[in-house]
Amino acid sequence: MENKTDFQYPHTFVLLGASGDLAKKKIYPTIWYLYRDNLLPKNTKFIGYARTKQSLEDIKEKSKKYIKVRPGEEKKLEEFWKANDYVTGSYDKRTDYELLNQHISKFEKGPTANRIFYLAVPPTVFEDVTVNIRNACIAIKGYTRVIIEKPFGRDDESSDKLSSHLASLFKEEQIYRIDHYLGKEMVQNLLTLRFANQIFSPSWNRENIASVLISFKEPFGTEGRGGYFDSFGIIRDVMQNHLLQILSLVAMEKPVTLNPNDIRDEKVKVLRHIKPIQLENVLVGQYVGNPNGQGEEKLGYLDDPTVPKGSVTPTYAITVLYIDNSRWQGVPFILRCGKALNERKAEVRVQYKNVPGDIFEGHAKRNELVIRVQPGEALYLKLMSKSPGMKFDLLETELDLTYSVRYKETDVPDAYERLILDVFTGTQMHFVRNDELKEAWRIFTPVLKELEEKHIKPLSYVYGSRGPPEADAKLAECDFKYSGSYKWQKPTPS
Ligand SMILES: NC(=O)C1=CN([C@@H]2O[C@H](COP(=O)(O)OP(=O)(O)OC[C@H]3O[C@@H](n4cnc5c(N)ncnc54)[C@H](OP(=O)(O)O)[C@@H]3O)[C@@H](O)[C@H]2O)C=CC1
Ligand SMILES: O=C1O[C@H](COP(=O)(O)O)[C@@H](O)[C@H](O)[C@H]1O
Repeated sequence: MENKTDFQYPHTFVLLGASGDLAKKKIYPTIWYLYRDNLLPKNTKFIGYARTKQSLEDIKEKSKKYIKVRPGEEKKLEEFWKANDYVTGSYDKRTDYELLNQHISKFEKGPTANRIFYLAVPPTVFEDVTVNIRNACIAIKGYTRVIIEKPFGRDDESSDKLSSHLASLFKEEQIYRIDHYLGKEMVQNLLTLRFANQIFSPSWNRENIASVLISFKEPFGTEGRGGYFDSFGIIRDVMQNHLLQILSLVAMEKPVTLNPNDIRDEKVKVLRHIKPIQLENVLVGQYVGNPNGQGEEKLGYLDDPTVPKGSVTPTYAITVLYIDNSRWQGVPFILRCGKALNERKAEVRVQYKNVPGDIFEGHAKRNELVIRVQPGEALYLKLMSKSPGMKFDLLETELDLTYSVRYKETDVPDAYERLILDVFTGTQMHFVRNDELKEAWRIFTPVLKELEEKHIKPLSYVYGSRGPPEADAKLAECDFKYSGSYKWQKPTPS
C-alpha cells in the first residue's frame, strides 16, 4: 500500500544492524538530527534490531560520541531516546521477525501506519533479512519501504541476482538504494546549475569542453578495514557508484520534468552511451608506507594486518570514460579516486578548451568551472581578466561562490539527513534505480575482471602524497591541462 505519506500517521523506523558501525556513527546521529529539527512525523517510533544481546542504554552509550547535542537540547535528546527501542533477534529466523512484527504493531494505533526498514547489515545476511521482512513484517495498514546500502553486488552477475531477489519481494517504489553522494549539497546542485542557468547550457558540450575531471580523495587508508576493502577495492568502493553518479548528473540531457523518474531516465540514457571501460584507460595504484622523516609514520596498505599478503587490490584509480553521443563524443570524462592521499577532497572540474584565435600570444589560460563537493562547498569559475591598474597584462582570476562566505547563516545538512527524510516523504529522486545500477555494472565489470584475472600490479604511491606520479601524465594525456600558475586570493572577510 503506497502513497500514505501523510505525516499524521504513526511511522516505525526499523534499523536492522543496530549494533554495527554504520548505525552508531551515522544512522543514530542522523535520525536524532531529523527528530531534533521536527522534520519527522510526530508519531515516529525507532526500533533497533540486531543479534547482539544489549539494551537501549548500550546503544545510547555507543552512539554518544557521534551524536552532536547543542546546549539546551538535552531534554529533546531524552525524548528522542524515549521514542527508541531495541529488539534482539537473528537475521535468518522467521520467528524472530514475527516477534519484531508484534513489537512494531503495538505502536500502530489507528487506520494507517507506515514502516521503513533500514538495512545496515553486511551483504552476507541481506537475502535472509529481506525475505523475512517480506514474510513477517510487511505493513498491513500503510506503506513498507526498505533502504539498502551498498555494496549492491560486486559485479554485473551478483548485482543482477540481488536485483532479481529484491524485485521478487518488493516493488521498485519500495526500494531506496542509497548512494550517499546523491545526498550531498553540491551534487544535488548540479541539476540546478546546469538547467537553471542559460550561461552554461550552450557551452556544455564537446565544442567547448576539453575534459571533465571528477575526483575523490581521502587522507587516510584502510586502517583495520582492510578485510572488507580488499575484496572490493577503490573502483567498487567509490568510483563505480559515487563518481559515476556524479558523472551522470554532469553529462545527462535535460529531463522532461523534475519528476524523479524523468531524471533517472536521463541518467540511465547517458550511461547507455558509455562503452565498457578498456584496460588501457585505467591506471591503478596502491599506497606504501611513508619513508622515515616524512611526517608522522604511516603504514602501507600491505602492512595492514587485515590485508592479505601480496594483495593487488587498488587503493587508487584513474579511469577515462567516453560518452558516445552527439553532445560528448571524444570528451574525456576522467574519474579519479584514492585513499591515503594528501587531502580530503571531492570535486568536479569542467575544463574548457583553449580560446580559438588567441590574440594574447598563448597567455590566455583555460577556463575551468570547479564544483567543490567537499570539504567546504564552493563553486568557482576560473577566468582571465585584465590585471587591474595601468598594466594591460592578463590575470588568472575567478568568480567565486564559497558557501561559508555567501550563505553564512545556512547550515548545510548532512547527506544522510536529506536521504532518510526523502524516504519518509517518498521521493526517490536521489536514490539509485535498478536500471542505473545495471548500467553501472555493465560499464565496470569487464575491466574489474580483467584487472583481477591478469593480476595487474598497482603502481605504488606514498601515503600522504597526491597519488602515483604517473597519474598526472595520464591526466595530461586526457586533455586535462594543469598550468600551476593559478593563485587564489582568499577573500578577507569585511
Ligand atoms: N571558494 C573557494 O574556496 C576557492 C578556493 N580556491 C582554492 O585555491 C586553491 C587553488 O585553486 P585550484 O582550483 O585548486 O587551482 P589549481 O589550478 O592551482 O589546482 C590546484 C590543484 O591541481 C592539482 N594539481 C597539482 N599539481 C598538478 C599536476 N602536476 N597536474 C595536474 N594537477 C595538479 C592539485 O589537486 P590534485 O592533487 O587533486 O590533483 C591541486 O590541488 C585550492 O586550494 C582551492 O581550493 C580557489 C578558488 C575558490
Ligand atoms: O562510500 C564510501 O564513502 C566514504 C567517503 O564518504 P564521505 O561522505 O566521507 O566522502 C569512504 O570512506 C568509504 O570507503 C566508501 O565506502
